[in-house]
Amino acid sequence: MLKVLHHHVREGLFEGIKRANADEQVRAIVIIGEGKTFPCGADIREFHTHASVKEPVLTAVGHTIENSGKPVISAIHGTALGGGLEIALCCHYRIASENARIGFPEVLIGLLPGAEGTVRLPRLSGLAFAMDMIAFGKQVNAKDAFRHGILDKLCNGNILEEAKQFATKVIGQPLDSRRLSRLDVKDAANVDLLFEVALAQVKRKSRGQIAPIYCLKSVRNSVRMSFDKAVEEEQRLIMELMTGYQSTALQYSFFADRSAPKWRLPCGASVHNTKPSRIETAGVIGAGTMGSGIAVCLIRAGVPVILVEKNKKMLEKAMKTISGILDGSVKLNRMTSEQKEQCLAILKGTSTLDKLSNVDMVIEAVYENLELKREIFAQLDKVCKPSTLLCSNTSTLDIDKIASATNRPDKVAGTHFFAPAFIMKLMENVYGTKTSPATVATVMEFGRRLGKELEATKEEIKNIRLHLTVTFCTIDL
Ligand SMILES: CCCCCCCC/C=C\C/C=C/C(=O)SCCNC(=O)CCNC(=O)[C@H](O)C(C)(C)COP(=O)(O)OP(=O)(O)OC[C@H]1O[C@@H](n2cnc3c(N)ncnc32)[C@H](O)[C@@H]1OP(=O)(O)O
Repeated sequence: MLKVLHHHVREGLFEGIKRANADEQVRAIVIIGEGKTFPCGADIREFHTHASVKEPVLTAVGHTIENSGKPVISAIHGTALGGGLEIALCCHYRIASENARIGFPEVLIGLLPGAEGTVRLPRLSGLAFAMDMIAFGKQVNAKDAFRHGILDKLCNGNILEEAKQFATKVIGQPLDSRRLSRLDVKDAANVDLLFEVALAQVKRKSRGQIAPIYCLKSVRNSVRMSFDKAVEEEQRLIMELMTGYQSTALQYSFFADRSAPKWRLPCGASVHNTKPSRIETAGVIGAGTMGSGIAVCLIRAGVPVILVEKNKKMLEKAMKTISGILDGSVKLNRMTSEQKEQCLAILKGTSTLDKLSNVDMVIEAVYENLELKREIFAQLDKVCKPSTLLCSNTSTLDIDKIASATNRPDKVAGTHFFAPAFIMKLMENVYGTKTSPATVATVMEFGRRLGKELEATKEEIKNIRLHLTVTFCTIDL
């Protein structure tokens, strides 16, 4: 695990600063991360546990640092992110290795830098840069950070040695002007204009997300309010975000993204010992909203699709809808017109299942009716080649009951997309009692290829969908 600010790390830092301040021999203090990096933030796993609020909380550690009568220098290598950067901002000086990076990625997990980061950074870097870093979660390299006044020195040698040398030069210098809480915000006069510009950008880029807006509001408060009042408001905003569903989902997604490549089943099969098959062609059954959306996902990933819809009018409509969705992507510069044409060239519509005889995978997306699905799966079992995986987009029905309509339950799985399937990254891949590890490996790999982020841990099953055997999931709001 990367260095994160668990309770015991905060405690160690807090005690260390207090001890150094009490020790007459100590004339300056250097904070440096052991190993590969400076802290990359608070421990996200600790949120919603007692440890996250156990003293000393991050702000208390920060205050002890900033109020120290001896100069405190943060020596940053690797990444100083989130709470790690907030600690650095409480130091009187910041130096960093040239290849270090800093940032506030909290917004990406639905939060804001709630240990006074939204109030301190604007005092150092100015509003525009702070808004950009905080509301968009942008990480910046050490050179940019230096240019914007966040760092006092760039180092290209041994960071600890350089920090010690730096410390000897600043011993005895006045510290008040180095305490960010005592400074005014740079470019404060432009706050309203900068806020409006950034808000428009946020609304465009992060539609529907609350955290980026709260980030901007909190940065704006750093100008409109006293330091203490702005901090109080920051606390209120982060608590609101922390208890909201968006941050819960995004934090889930953070871990899901990381555990998906490491999936493992209770039988011992895992990503390491199970080879996926390559899906070259696929069939999608049902040309409603879900089926059309799924078809878009597949053709965008270069997988030729046969879309089956027995109602010919609906099929025609779906083909137009799909073309319209791709036009939207062209308009948004997410693909070129040529790419759109390439996508459409690998999409075929048909009204009969027998056209699926040669595909490697079928994703059924008809409405939620067990008997209908069982009927379709029984037919698919007869029509498709023996190696074809038969998947259902069902959100609620039992995969085992669908699989038992076939003679290949080992090749039946759930591949549950979320509407609109071509936007939402959430995908639950569900296996039944007879689904083989090879099928799981293949649908996991297929989901990855579609740009979906997936997850396969037993623990998460309870969180998402108790009635399913396993879920693999993430969300992009
Ligand atoms: C009612 C509750 C009240 C709570 C009050 C709390 C108030 C606190 C308020 C604010 C203070 C500050 C908040 C924060 O700091 S939030 C966290 C901000 N930081 C991040 O979001 C960083 C997230 N991490 C990353 O971006 C990357 O991990 C990376 C760039 C640091 C490194 O990338 P890479 O080398 O690719 O490694 P991995 O991503 O694979 O990560 C390795 C390993 O480490 C785990 N991990 C990483 N960061 C964290 C973290 N912040 N907390 C917990 N765990 C983390 C990651 O999950 C991987 O674990 P593994 O899969 O088990 O190996």
